[in-house]
Amino acid sequence: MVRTAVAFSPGHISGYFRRIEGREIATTGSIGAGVVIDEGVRSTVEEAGETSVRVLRDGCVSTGSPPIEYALDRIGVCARVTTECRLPIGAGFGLSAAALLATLTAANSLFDLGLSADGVAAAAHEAEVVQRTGLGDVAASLGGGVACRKGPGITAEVARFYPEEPIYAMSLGPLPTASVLGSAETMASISAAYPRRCPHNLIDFYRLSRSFAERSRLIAPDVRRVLEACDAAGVPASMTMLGNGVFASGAAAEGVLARFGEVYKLAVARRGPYLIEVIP
Ligand SMILES: Nc1ncnc2c1ncn2[C@@H]1O[C@H](COP(=O)(O)OP(=O)(O)OP(=O)(O)O)[C@@H](O)[C@H]1O
Ligand SMILES: CC(C)(CO)[C@@H](O)C(=O)[O-]
Repeated sequence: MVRTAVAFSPGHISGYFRRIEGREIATTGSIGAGVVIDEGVRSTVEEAGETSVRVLRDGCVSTGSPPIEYALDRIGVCARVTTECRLPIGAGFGLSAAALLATLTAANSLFDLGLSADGVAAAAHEAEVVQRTGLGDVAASLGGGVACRKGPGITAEVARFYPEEPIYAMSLGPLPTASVLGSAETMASISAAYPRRCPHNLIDFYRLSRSFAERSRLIAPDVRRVLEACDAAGVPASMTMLGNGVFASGAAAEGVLARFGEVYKLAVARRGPYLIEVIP
């Protein structure tokens, strides 16, 4: 019987962010605010002679994950990894960070690496920055709530509050993170659009996120149509960063979003990554 460990990490919908370029990877990342969600990635890690990654979603299987392969190599282990998620990949749900945190949490236990929670987070953050799959998602997903990151990396202060209201989200397609982070022009409008403060409550979070989305010029025409329908119904809503999708709250949110595609009803997460089991 092959030893196996299973862990879970919540995902993260970024509402607004600004890239911070540090001298080192540990101090490179982003500031900004987003909501940590109860949906994320479950990762099953088994001992193996060489590393392989299977990604399961919606009954489909794909193979390979550059950030996970990079991270396992950096911590010096080989493993057979299977990740499972319900939300779409590349759509602004922070699933690369969740996949990294779940996989490294499981691998740390399976291989008795003795990494602290910060050690696991630092390895996940490094993979995100180097592979250009994220900037602030790891720091956010280390805990629950609506999370406002006051500095880059995993050791900076994060202010969190925990609304009870559900968050409704929908996706119209992917927006590969690397394509946005790699464009100097887009990153300049993102930087200028940054709202420069943390949200006071959930409504304020929507207000700041929406003003950022508008000013960053990231809103594609089909995303704009959904946001306009939300506005007409008085539903607070903004764009999932970075994905062609919308998140919204309030009584009418689910009905409005459902006119445009599949709606995911999410709860605000109460905690960050955790080990589910180790099978000896
Ligand atoms: N569930 C997953 N399991 C394994 N690897 C993943 C998973 N989700 C994302 N990745 C890896 O991260 C890469 C980049 O994903 P990307 O950053 O575009 O998506 P995301 O993290 O879902 O979205 P975003 O960062 O925009 O919120 C993917 O090509 C894949 O290699
Ligand atoms: C860059 C980003 C918007 C997408 O992954 C996120 O990591 C963030 O908020 O830094």
